[in-house]
Amino acid sequence: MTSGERDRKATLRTRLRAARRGAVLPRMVDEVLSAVAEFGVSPGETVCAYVASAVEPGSLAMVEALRAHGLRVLLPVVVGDGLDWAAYDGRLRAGAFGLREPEGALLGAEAVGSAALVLVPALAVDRSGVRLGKGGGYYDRVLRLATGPVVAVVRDEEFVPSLPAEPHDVRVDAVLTPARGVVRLPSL
Ligand SMILES: Nc1nc2c(c(=O)[nH]1)N(C=O)[C@@H](CNc1ccc(C(=O)N[C@@H](CCC(=O)O)C(=O)O)cc1)CN2
Ligand SMILES: Nc1ncnc2c1ncn2[C@@H]1O[C@H](COP(=O)(O)OP(=O)(O)OP(=O)(O)O)[C@@H](O)[C@H]1O
Repeated sequence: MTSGERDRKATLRTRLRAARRGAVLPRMVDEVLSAVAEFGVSPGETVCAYVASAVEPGSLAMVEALRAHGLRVLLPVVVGDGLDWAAYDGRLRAGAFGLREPEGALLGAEAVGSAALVLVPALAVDRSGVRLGKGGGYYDRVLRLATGPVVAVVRDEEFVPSLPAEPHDVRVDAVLTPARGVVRLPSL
């Protein structure tokens, strides 16, 4: 059964990646600030975010907006087959998978537990909170350590009724899209 789910995920990833090419990708600046307000996160608190690639919703401006709001922003750093975190201090360097990563000291995977809000990239999210990522399993492994709400950032078309799920998939608490803003999950 799991191999069937895995095949369906792979097919969906191909389709979702193709749809992103040539699409207008939202920068998500105002949207993340609305998520910060919605979850009652205050200046001085920590949030986890990500540096969007050229084919992901989000932007460096999104990360800067969080910092300008007075939040401590942790960004992911790929270390082996896991995710570590470093605080964003305005400096980025080239990292794994063509992504930009923060230059600061590594804080350990469990630093995700210090975040009052965890913003994660996704290719799609469904109404029950199942998140489809790029297939590396990086977030599935680290999100078990999160204590704050986990919010996946996608385009409106990528918030879908149903996705294949495997036992290790960690459900997200909400989805954030340009048109709908924060939608808490599960939702009907
Ligand atoms: N912006 C961003 N940062 C992130 C992730 C992400 O999805 N997006 N990650 C999520 O886990 C982690 C890194 N893991 C990743 C796993 C696979 C791919 C990937 O498949 N990327 C390209 C292929 C790049 C290549 O050829 O090497 C792709 O999307 O086709 C990217 C990141 C942590 N940081
Ligand atoms: N908690 C876990 N422990 C061990 N292996 C895991 C765990 N979670 C995921 N994996 C492995 O990672 C592989 C990819 O998982 P999955 O398809 O859910 O990735 P994804 O959520 O799309 O990717 P990402 O989290 O990087 O965005 C799985 O086939 C599984 O073997």
